[in-house]
Amino acid sequence: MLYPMNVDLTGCLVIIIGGGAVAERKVRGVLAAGETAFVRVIAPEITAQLRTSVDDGRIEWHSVCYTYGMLEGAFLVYAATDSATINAKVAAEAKERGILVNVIDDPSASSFQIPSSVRRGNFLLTVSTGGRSPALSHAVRMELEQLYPASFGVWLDCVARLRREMWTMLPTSRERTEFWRMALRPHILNMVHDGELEKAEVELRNAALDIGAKSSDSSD
Ligand SMILES: C[C@@]1(CC(=O)O)c2cc3[nH]c(cc4nc(cc5[nH]c(cc(n2)[C@H]1CCC(=O)O)[C@@](C)(CC(=O)O)[C@@H]5CCC(=O)O)C(CC(=O)O)=C4CCC(=O)O)c(CCC(=O)O)c3CC(=O)O
Ligand SMILES: NC(=O)C1=CN([C@@H]2O[C@H](COP(=O)(O)OP(=O)(O)OC[C@H]3O[C@@H](n4cnc5c(N)ncnc54)[C@H](O)[C@@H]3O)[C@@H](O)[C@H]2O)C=CC1
Repeated sequence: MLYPMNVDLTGCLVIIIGGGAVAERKVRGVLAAGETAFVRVIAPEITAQLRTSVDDGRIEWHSVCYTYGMLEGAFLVYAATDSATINAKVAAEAKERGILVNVIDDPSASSFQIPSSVRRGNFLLTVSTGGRSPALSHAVRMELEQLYPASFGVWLDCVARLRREMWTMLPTSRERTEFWRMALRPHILNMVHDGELEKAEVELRNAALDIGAKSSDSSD
């Protein structure tokens, strides 16, 4: 069983061995996390889209075949060639160096796997099958895209702002916990689904005032 973990790649060197269709998708995923990592692709040939990212200065490309020693300094490695033998060699070097490695043709040799994901701003939904059926992850991701519109990203920014305000408005941890458990109930989420963010925010603020008033009554 896999352990879920969301990683901040800021300043990290991510090395992708291979530059084909799958490598391109993995690079896209890394860049979607904010373009704060250093991405290095090592492969004799790369796709047109990867070449565009090289030309734009978003990634670095070493136009050579992989040889032992090229993983030095990496935080994450993708063994993403079309050769099982090369991928296994990359995995062996990564493991020897204690670097996390994703092997695109061998889940059992991977120390991490990439889930399907839906991003709505900082709101991130991920789906994994532990390598058993990537097609099922893809299908569920398509469903989630329909279920969670862009309004959830905007709503998250609003909730994060309110959360900061609640630190002063509701002074105890107990009050804040009670508030958030009550505040994000289905009828509020339904408003978010319908894009009625202002209405949802007004309801939350009123609920916070009620809880604040109740608490000051009981402490009088
Ligand atoms: C273990 C894992 C390794 C890893 O971390 O990469 C892995 C491994 C393999 N994938 C294979 C095939 C396919 N992969 C996809 C799609 C995706 N694959 C992704 C992740 C993962 N794939 C990891 C497990 C994640 C999980 O558990 O769900 C996704 C979720 C994320 C991403 O890559 O960005 C992305 C969906 C993005 C999206 O659309 O949401 C499709 C469907 C399609 O392309 O439409 C197919 C064809 C249908 C099928 O086979 O299911 C094969 C066999 C190749 C062959 O048959 O030769 C292997 C190797 C093996 O299984 O041995
Ligand atoms: N993990 C996943 O999500 C998926 C994995 N797969 C697996 O991916 C593999 C095919 O990947 P594709 O990207 O479609 O292949 P591809 O044929 O498009 O690209 C292969 C890449 O590997 C590079 N390469 C070959 N030898 C190399 C070496 N010695 N050093 C560095 N780079 C080298 C080539 O230059 C090319 O850029 C298959 O094994 C398939 O089973 C397929 C679909 C999804």
